[in-house]
Amino acid sequence: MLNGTEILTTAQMRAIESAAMDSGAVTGLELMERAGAAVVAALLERWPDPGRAFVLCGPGNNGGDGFVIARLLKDRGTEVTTLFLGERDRLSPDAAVNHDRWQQMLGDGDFWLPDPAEDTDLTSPDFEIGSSDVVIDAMLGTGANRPLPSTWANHLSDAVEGGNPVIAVDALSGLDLDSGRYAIDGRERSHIRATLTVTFQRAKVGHKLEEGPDRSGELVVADIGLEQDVRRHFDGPALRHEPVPSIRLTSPALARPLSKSSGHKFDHGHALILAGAAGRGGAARLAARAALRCGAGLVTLACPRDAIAENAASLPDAVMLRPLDEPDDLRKLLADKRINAICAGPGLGVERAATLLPVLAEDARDPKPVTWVGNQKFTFDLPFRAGRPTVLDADALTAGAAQGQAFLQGLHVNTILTPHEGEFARVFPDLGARLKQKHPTLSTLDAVREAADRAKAVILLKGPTTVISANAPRLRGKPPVEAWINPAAGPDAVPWLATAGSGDVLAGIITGILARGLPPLDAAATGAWLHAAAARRFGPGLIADDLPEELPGVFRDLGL
Ligand SMILES: NC(=O)C1=CN([C@@H]2O[C@H](COP(=O)(O)OP(=O)(O)OC[C@H]3O[C@@H](n4cnc5c(N)ncnc54)[C@H](OP(=O)(O)O)[C@@H]3O)[C@@H](O)[C@H]2O)[C@H](O)CC1
Ligand SMILES: [K+]
Repeated sequence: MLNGTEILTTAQMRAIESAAMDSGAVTGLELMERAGAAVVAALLERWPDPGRAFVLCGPGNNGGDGFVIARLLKDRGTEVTTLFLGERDRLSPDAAVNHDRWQQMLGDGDFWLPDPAEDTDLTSPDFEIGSSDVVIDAMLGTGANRPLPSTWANHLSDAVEGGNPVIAVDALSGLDLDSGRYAIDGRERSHIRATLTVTFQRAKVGHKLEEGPDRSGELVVADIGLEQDVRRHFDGPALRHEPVPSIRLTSPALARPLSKSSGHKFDHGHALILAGAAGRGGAARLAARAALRCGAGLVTLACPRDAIAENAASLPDAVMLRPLDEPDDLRKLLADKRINAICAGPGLGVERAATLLPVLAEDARDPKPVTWVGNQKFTFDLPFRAGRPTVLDADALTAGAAQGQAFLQGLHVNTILTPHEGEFARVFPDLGARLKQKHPTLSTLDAVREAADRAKAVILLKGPTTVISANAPRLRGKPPVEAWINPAAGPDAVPWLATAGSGDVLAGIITGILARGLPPLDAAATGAWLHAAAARRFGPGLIADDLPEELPGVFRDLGL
């Protein structure tokens, strides 16, 4: 079984669809019919007897799906009004066939509003959107390539304001299915959202990122018979040793390797948390508790000598305390090779972080694997640096951003950066600026992938939806994962997680998991999932201190 659900970019969906058609197994017309039928089935499950339906049909194949839906609804007795926002002669052959079939079957009760001028009056009682039981948005799907015209947005706006359910075909029109950004011409209209979105074969990245979860409403993923083609897309090239990396949604299955079988405490690793000055130790203590709750065998918190008493007073006895005043103290601590995970940032203080980061950087090496052929020893250089698994968060990121390129050069494949949006923009200013633009869009996924590539490290961008990507050597025998998305927005929202100290706990959770020996990308994804799961389990009223204490319950629920 796969860990997590694959989701697709629009380019992948197009490639899968055309591979299916090229194989001769299915025609575009058949796919369009299945897509339309899937939308009608999902619609009727929720609104069993719609008397009137209003179908907005766009200029591409999304509109083609709309014509199929109009026909199928009329077949079962619904009165249908269609508004066609394109030109017959510019339709694809498949959409044109369905356009014509619908035109031919129009009956007395149905209305046909082709090519409306901008000022078309839709308020005549005969075809008012407001008098429809359901409004189907088949204006734009995966082919949307610019903001939604404001006149088109008006139709959605009318439907939402009239309280009509909006059923989006593949996507709420205006939603970019690669970035999850919602773009319309003219003024923002935050109230526009679908009640139900029916997408095909797999959710798309844009359903899960940024505004996607909120704008899409309930998301149904309908099987239109392309399962084998999806598998062939990912696994087929594996036969040529080039498996295609996937983008996946986190899932509880990720936490399975954390099950504790018997073993010495060192089998579960030794995490080192770097803490800051007296009076500022709360964040590092939260991280230490979280690491311990994730099953790290040992957790050491290193702080200035004059902060030891304070930390001792408010940490579990299981956490060991060590003095760390000078960078050299860190060098001495790191001489203990049993320390196999480090957390630097929460409550560390920017100045202190700036002096400790170079020590962490010098701890990393260019790895030289050794191979024996007979009795001859060969070493070779690998094109990456490796070091002890390290989480850099908060003050370490701010200090790192000020050090610029020197900071990035000190990172290695086992480093995990866990910035929020502001910290991300500090470390990668150009990407941060591009993320702010509505159009043209750079998705958070693209930004994180680019950042991981530059840093040659794992990047975890925190937000309502967390995006994680790595630039790491592929592990033999494992299906490559390019990025993980941990959705905690829309229906999956965990609003209580936006609380002071919550990020410190996440850094500690990931450090604890690293100490347990999970590879960095898996550790980051698992940590993001556990963090949201703990918050969800606790519910309203959550404060960051509750999160580590909730983890045992999450593990119990998983049967670990
Ligand atoms: N994925 C599948 O297996 C199936 C998908 N189907 C459906 O098809 C759409 C994708 O169809 P496509 O034709 O590629 O794209 P769209 O219909 O989404 O849109 C393309 C047309 O829209 C114009 N366009 C794009 N953006 C805008 C905009 N902001 N405003 C106005 N017009 C826009 C674009 O025009 P150009 O001027 O750019 O040429 C195109 O005319 C998918 O989402 C599914 O619903 C199949 O039916 C079944 C299988
Ligand atoms: K649509």
